[in-house]
Amino acid sequence: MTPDLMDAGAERVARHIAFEQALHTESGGRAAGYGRHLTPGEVDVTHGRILYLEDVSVSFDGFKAINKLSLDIAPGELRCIIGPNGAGKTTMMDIITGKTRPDEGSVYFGSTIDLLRHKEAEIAQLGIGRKFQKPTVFEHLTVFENLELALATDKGVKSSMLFKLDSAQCDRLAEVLHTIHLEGSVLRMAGNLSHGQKQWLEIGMLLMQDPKLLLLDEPVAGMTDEETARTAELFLSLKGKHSLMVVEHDMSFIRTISEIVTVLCDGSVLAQGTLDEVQADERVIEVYLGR
Ligand SMILES: Nc1ncnc2c1ncn2[C@@H]1O[C@H](COP(=O)(O)OP(=O)(O)OP(=O)(O)O)[C@@H](O)[C@H]1O
Repeated sequence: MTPDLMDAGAERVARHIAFEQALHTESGGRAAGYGRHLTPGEVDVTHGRILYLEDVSVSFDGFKAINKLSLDIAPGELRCIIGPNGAGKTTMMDIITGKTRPDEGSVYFGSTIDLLRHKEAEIAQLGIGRKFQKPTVFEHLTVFENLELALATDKGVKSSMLFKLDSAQCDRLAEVLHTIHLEGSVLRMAGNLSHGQKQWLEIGMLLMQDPKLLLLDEPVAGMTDEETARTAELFLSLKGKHSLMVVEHDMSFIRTISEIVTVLCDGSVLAQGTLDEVQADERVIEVYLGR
C-alpha cells in the first residue's frame, strides 16, 4: 500500500471512530452532546439552558393563545412569569408538560430532549414536575403517606398500599419533610392541614421525584402573609438544586424571590429583566400594571 493510501485509510478510520462516538451520545450524534458522555436520564445543559422554547404558537378556534413564543431558562434558575389574565401563562405550561400540543415551534428540555416527541406522563418521568394552583393532596392519608405515595411508580390502590420505602427513599422523605417544614406534622391527615401546608405538601410530593424543573402555577394564591413568606424561603432554598418556573400575580412575593422576570402578553414575551426594570417599562405599564 502506498503512503498516500495508508494516510487516506487512517483518516477514514479516524472519521469512523468519531462518527461512532457521536452516535453513542444521548443526543444521537447532535453537536450538543458530542465528545461528552451523558449518563442515562441526565439532561444535557452544556449549552447553559435547561428549557428552551422557540417560536411556539398555538391557536384555539382561530384565537392565538401562544404567538411565536421564545423563552429559555438556565439550570438552577428561579424564573418568575407574570402577565395579565389571558396572557398565555397556563397554556405555556400546558405546552411544556405535554398537555397541549403547539401548532408550531420547538420545545427542548436541555439541548437534546425534544419535548414535543413525548407524552405528558413521559415528560413527568423525564424530570419536569408541575404544581397546579389548587392543592391536590390525598386528604384521607397522612403527610407521610402522601410523600410515600409520590414515590410509588404504580399508582394502583393495591400496589400503592404494598409499596415499601428502601433506606435511600426514607432518607429522601426525611429531607423533603425538612425542606417543606412539615416534620412536626408527619402523622397528621393531609385534610387537616392549612391551605399553605397542603401546598407545601404537594410541592414535597413533587420533590420526592427529584425533578430537574418545577413549574408552579400561582403557588401563593390564598395563602396568609406568613405562609407566603415561608413559601418564598422554600423556593429560594430550592433554587440552584432545581430549576423553577413560577407563575404568580402577587408582586410582593415576586419581589422577594425574583432575579429575572418575564412578562407575557398576548401569547409572547413582552419584556424581560429585573422586576424594577419590567415595572418601569412603558409597554408593561400600558398592558399590564396600568390596568
Ligand atoms: N382550551 C382552550 N380553548 C379555548 N381557549 C383557550 C383554551 N385554553 C386557553 N384558552 C384561551 O387562551 C388564552 C390564554 O389563556 P391562559 O389560561 O393560558 O392565560 P393565563 O395567562 O394563564 O391567564 P390567567 O392569569 O387568567 O390564569 C385565554 O384567552 C384563554 O381563554
